[in-house]
Amino acid sequence: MASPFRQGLLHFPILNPTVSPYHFPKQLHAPPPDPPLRARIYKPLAPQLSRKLDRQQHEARVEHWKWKWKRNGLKIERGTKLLKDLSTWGIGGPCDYFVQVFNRTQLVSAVRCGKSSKLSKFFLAGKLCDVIVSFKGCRFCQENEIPFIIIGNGSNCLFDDSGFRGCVILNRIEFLERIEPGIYRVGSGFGFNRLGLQCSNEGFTGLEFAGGIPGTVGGAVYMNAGANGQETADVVDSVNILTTEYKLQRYRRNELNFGYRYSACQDMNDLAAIVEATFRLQSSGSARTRQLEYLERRKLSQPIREKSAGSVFRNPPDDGVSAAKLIEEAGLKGLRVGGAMVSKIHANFFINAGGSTSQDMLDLIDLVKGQVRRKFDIELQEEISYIQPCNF
Ligand SMILES: NC(=O)C1=CN([C@@H]2O[C@H](COP(=O)(O)OP(=O)(O)OC[C@H]3O[C@@H](n4cnc5c(N)ncnc54)[C@H](OP(=O)(O)O)[C@@H]3O)[C@@H](O)[C@H]2O)C=CC1
Ligand SMILES: C=C(O[C@H]1[C@H](O)[C@@H](CO)O[C@H](OP(=O)(O)OP(=O)(O)OC[C@H]2O[C@@H](n3ccc(=O)[nH]c3=O)[C@H](O)[C@@H]2O)[C@@H]1NC(C)=O)C(=O)O
Repeated sequence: MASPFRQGLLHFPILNPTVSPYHFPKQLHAPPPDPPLRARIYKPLAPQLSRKLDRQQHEARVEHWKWKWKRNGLKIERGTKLLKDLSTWGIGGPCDYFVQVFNRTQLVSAVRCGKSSKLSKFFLAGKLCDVIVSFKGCRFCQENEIPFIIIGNGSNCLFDDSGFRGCVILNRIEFLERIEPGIYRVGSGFGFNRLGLQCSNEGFTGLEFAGGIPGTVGGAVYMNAGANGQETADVVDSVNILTTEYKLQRYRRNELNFGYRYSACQDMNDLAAIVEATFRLQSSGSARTRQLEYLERRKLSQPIREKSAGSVFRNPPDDGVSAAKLIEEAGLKGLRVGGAMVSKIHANFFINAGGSTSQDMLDLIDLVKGQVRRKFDIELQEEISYIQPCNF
């Protein structure tokens, strides 16, 4: 069964053969009304915790978390972080909780369901409260049943204007270690662009295409990012993931079942986050030159100065047909819904041309799919992920 803790993110059901891959489910357009705040946050964990908390207790508990999180070097932002600031599309309302993690320990703290915890009575703000105390670290998402998502650079996400009723964990695990010449162990929050530039500069081939890609290493592994005939899977040696049971597991490349924009991570029910990846590259004298050519081509063919999320649709499986070509031939370049527009430079890039709402973008995606379907009888499949505001 899928973990309840990663329920906030709705992936387009491309890989599930039992669901039609070709439609945005209707409810995406009309998200369910938010449940009351307390119900959201204090979904009872166990009978002992199920008594209702009044506003004062609620605030006291939040204060308690803040204290713990400060001690662990983490800072929770509550209700203030706007997702539009975390997304390259510049779209999205506030999330209930926001936290940045800079290392593995902090990541574990953010998602863990502390086994070292015990139930205690605590006096907070003059009131007796039930709290779970963990002395080895603080815990947030799981013990409080708050759904969470992990994001890297938000370059492949469409957030909703009403935000996200859970915790957004921003991955800033950014280390890079050179194990041997051509072998790099990299934190999943490390910039994919930066990694690509570094490897090519150091004379190794395989990640030239990563130059100019705005995502993180975690996002690139998760999606098996690719361009110019290269893809992430070609150079991945192994990947370490954190499970929802907060165990670290190592997967070798052949266990990750990579495909076009696919890795087995997308179907792991117990995946909490990709923590780090090891890449194995071959030496090459021409890597940097090739990369500069790719970067130049990208500058000319993509709207790199606009707010976009890269390609909105995957290329159809038939060789030689590209989503961009189909959209252009359907005469849809420049098509606009509110502030969302099909780029005039690259038809598979939809840009926030100013004040686009998430609904504008969803409507534009729907419209383009419909037109391409009518004209070519081809169903385009989304590459981007839409994050549902609330799923419980
Ligand atoms: N070729 C190009 O020009 C472009 C390519 N891209 C690609 O899109 C991807 C986006 O990367 P990025 O901006 O960092 O991702 P995002 O922050 O946009 O996250 C997208 C989704 O990827 C998953 N994800 C990201 N990081 C992790 C992690 N550490 N562990 C587990 N899952 C993770 C999350 O899914 P969940 O919530 O299920 O965990 C998340 O919702 C990259 O592959 C990037 O290369 C993007 C734009 C342009
Ligand atoms: C941008 C992304 O990755 C990109 C990656 O940068 C490029 C370059 O290798 O190749 C893929 O795009 P793409 O298939 O659209 O590649 P392009 O070379 O730009 O275009 C393919 C074909 O479409 C035509 N084309 C392109 C743009 C356009 O507006 N109209 C058009 O007709 C081009 O002439 C070309 O014949 C990746 N997209 C996908 C979905 O696979 C991304 O993943 O977000």
